[in-house]
Amino acid sequence: MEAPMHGTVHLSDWQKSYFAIASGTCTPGQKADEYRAKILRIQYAWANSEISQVCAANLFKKYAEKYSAIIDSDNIETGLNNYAENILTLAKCQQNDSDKWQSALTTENVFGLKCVQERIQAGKNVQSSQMAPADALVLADKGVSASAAPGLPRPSAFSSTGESERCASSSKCTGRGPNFFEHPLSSKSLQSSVPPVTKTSDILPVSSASLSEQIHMGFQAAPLFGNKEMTSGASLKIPGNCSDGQNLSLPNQSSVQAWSGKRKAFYGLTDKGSTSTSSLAPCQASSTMEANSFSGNRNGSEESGAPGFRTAKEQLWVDQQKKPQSLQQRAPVSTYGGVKKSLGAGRSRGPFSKFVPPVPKQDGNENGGVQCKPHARGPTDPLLPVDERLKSIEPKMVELIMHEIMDHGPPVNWDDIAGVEFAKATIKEIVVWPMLRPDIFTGLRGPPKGILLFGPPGTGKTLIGKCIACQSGATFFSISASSLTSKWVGEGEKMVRALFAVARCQQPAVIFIDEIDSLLSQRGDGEHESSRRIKTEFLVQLDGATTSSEDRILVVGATNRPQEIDEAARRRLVKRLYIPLPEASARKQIVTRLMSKEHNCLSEEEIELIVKQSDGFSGADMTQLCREASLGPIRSLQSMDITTILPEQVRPIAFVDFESAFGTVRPSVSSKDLELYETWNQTFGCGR
Ligand SMILES: Nc1ncnc2c1ncn2[C@@H]1O[C@H](COP(=O)(O)OP(=O)(O)OP(=O)(O)O)[C@@H](O)[C@H]1O
Repeated sequence: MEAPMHGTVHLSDWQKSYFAIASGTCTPGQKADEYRAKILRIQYAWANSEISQVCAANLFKKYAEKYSAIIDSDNIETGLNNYAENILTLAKCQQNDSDKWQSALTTENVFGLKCVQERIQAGKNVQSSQMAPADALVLADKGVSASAAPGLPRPSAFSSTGESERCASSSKCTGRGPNFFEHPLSSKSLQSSVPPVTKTSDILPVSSASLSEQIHMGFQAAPLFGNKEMTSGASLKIPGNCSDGQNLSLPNQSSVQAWSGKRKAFYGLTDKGSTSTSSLAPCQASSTMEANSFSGNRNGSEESGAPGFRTAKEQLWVDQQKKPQSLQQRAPVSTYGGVKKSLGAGRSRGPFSKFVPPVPKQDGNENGGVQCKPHARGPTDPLLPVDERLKSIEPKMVELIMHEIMDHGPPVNWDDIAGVEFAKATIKEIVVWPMLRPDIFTGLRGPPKGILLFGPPGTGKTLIGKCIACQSGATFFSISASSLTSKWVGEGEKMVRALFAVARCQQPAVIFIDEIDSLLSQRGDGEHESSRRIKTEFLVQLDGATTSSEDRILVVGATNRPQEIDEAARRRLVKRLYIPLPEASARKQIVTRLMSKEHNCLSEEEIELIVKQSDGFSGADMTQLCREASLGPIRSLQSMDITTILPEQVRPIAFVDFESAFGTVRPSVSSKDLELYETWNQTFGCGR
């Protein structure tokens, strides 16, 4: 699309209005916050076509020069780098030295942060600002948000002299693209169901964490996922323009360049990066704004420590908790850290759960290096209002999908799945590699759009589905088909449509449908009308995903009753892989892995005995066996008062505990069922 020319606001105006932090009494921390706010503001203005790319680049340059001390600072309290390290590393799944992923984000962690506590305190003492009144005035005057300037009450981020009015009155704002507030996901739609929340919080992320996120969204180059790159230099690069000498980048050019490429693609910028022509199409510009608004919400929830204030997202979550029938079922955490299905297979997350950074990890490798993609890339973000694909979808459904069906749990590696080597190898080859390298896997090598995992319950089908998503850098949507028919009576059909629409916006995406047989069972006289409609919709969507070569959506169906899937559906799930009960080596792997995390005194021979004795157990049965055995040491403390026992008094798990566990844990799959799977595999399966 030919990009329009923008840039009616001159640099000098901007400088005057937004740039000077006049007071010398601002602390470096306040300046750092101010800096973040400015970056965001420029980004908005640019995205909203209020200023040109050239103007944005110039502003950045000036600003970076002015505050380079803060940008570069590693000062534990104030440096922008340090800030990023603290909040962002907490907020993501961090890869540690042992190559294991773990989410460091807990409410306690975040609230334990000094800077967060300061903000909470600042919220409490809005009157007694941490900032000198003069500075507060200066900042407020410039439209700096409360949280960007700690200690200030939260004003409209687009303050009285600031952008909100400018925006409201600006023909550009109202005239171009979809209205910011009219998007289904916009603050307005949320506000309709929540108590008034200032638009500030919904539109402009006022927290520093949000701002940090915004920075990444728009102008930063350092990956968010965890590492030194962030701390070694906050790099700012304006795509296009910066290539001709206005690169504000500080150290770490490589990461800058990596992201810069994406950024260019995002905005459709040419490599030449013409200084006179902004390639930012209006719709894309609006998208940026929307994306910003939303990520603001996300972060707002993580940092809204100020009493009485609740972001729209938090409020929505609270509302959801109140609904008896709704989304509040919380299921037990599985051994591998995943949360078992609640709404279908959805893993719920509350407002304080994992922060979703806007920039994907760039350099993932296949094992352990790739993180489940928890967010969108650029314009495919479903939060963007311009996306036509979401226009006909009810906002509440999109919200539901984002919260309940889109999986935000910890990543899964191939090593986490014991056994099923054939299935794993096949999936890597036909699905993961093509998703990672669509440029090589074209034509006949293109990935299938639908695969079916079938086999006894508890053999790791869900784990595999999630692993596919994680290892291919895709967004994982997990839903139980039966919930479509039972939970959302009358809505299932819409839900299917919404699910695919959101997935299309979150490509590459993996849609995992557990119990797919209940959705795609053979048509019969007794079939309920609504079930028929859901099924038809599903097949239509699946066909859509299949025929659109550009869509990178993989549907992974899982079932324990493959024989019930009708022919039409079976044909569409081209690769049908049998996920059998774990063999001895896999069972050993499960026991060894689980026991390695516990205090135990099992010898190698004893583990072999356990493996032998557990023939016919599924992966889930093995896990249950280990859980049961782990209670043995506690049970043997019968005579003691549980409330006063010291951890050291609990003896290690021993073989005897497994012996008694075998008394209560039995295999959950019958040999008759196994025969059925074997037969079906031989007839329709693609495995051995
Ligand atoms: N191959 C395996 N390796 C390691 N753990 C496994 C394996 N299979 C199952 N488990 C354990 O069992 C739990 C349940 O596995 P999962 O939900 O993936 O099974 P499933 O095949 O999808 O079951 P269902 O058909 O009942 O939905 C996992 O969280 C894990 O703890």
